[in-house]
Amino acid sequence: MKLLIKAPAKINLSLDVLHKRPDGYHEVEMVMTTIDLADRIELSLLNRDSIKIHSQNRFVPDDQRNLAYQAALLLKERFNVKQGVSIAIEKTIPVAAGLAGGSSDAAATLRGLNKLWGLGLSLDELATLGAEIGSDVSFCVYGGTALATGRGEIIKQLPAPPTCWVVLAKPFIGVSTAEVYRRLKIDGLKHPNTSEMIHAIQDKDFTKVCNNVGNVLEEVTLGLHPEVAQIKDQMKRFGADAVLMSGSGPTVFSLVEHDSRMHRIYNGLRGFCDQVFAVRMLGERHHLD
Ligand SMILES: C[C@](O)(CO)[C@H](O)COP(=O)(O)OP(=O)(O)OC[C@H]1O[C@@H](n2ccc(N)nc2=O)[C@H](O)[C@@H]1O
Ligand SMILES: Nc1ncnc2c1ncn2[C@@H]1O[C@H](COP(=O)(O)OP(=O)(O)OP(=O)(O)O)[C@@H](O)[C@H]1O
Repeated sequence: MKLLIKAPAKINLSLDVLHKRPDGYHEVEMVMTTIDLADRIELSLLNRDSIKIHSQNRFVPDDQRNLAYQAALLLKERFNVKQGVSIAIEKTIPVAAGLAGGSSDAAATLRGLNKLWGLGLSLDELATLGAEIGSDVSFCVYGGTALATGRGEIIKQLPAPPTCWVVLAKPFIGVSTAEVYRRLKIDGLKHPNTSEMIHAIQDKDFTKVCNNVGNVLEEVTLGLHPEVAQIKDQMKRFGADAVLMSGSGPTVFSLVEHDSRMHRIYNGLRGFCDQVFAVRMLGERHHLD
């Protein structure tokens, strides 16, 4: 039996860090939304009791380091599943880019194997399991738009943001999330206004969404990689309505209302960056599977 599932990327419309916790993680407040840029995961049940990963992308590990492998192993061990699975990952989401590619692959594997292995788990149960794999996995289990708190695993659903284009540009570098959090200086942070962002989304007020984007990790990654600031400047010059780094970076996205400006930014950044995409937000949860 086979199942093909979409694993969409996320962007952080806002990302705030409140404090560092005794367990070493940071307490966060993030508004996240899924975008129409997705990996494709093909799950095929195996007769032998093993987990196999296949990916053409040389940056994606094909062993237990792969988050999709960890998702399958978690379900197998927790629910005593004796059947094996082959997981083929067709990668579109840039790797180590701040777009939760690995987390979304893990979440899609949880959703898919729940069906294939007939486990009957709810999305809430899958999200709780996902938190054991990584902080972004719970959000990716649901998709759509949400406020994520705790270390990222406490999810409160939000309505879809106002319609616009998202132009993403990834420079020729990868970023370690752990290193960015390690270098973050909590004192003196310029905090985004999370509740204003939530109101802007609820009111479907595009201008207000643009005025409230903010990410406290941006300054750290910008300090490490000046090319991220250059991309931000270029997007602004080409007429983006809002520009922000996603997650721990290095991908920068712009929100754009008008098609002509979307084309200008997309064409202006191509050639200058490793990868550039122009996509829509998915907004709602029901776009998954
Ligand atoms: C930057 C974001 O992508 C924003 O969506 C997430 O906060 C990171 O999510 P993630 O990649 O799933 O993160 P994890 O795999 O759980 O953690 C990677 C490392 O980032 C740091 N980390 C992560 C999340 C968090 N709230 N506080 C942290 O300090 C920890 O050092 C951890 O060892
Ligand atoms: N399925 C996967 N796809 C991509 N990378 C994976 C996967 N599983 C494990 N990894 C490892 O995870 C690292 C981070 O990759 P990923 O693309 O998930 O980062 P990210 O987009 O920055 O994540 P986040 O936004 O959640 O911090 C990679 O360098 C890679 O070694």
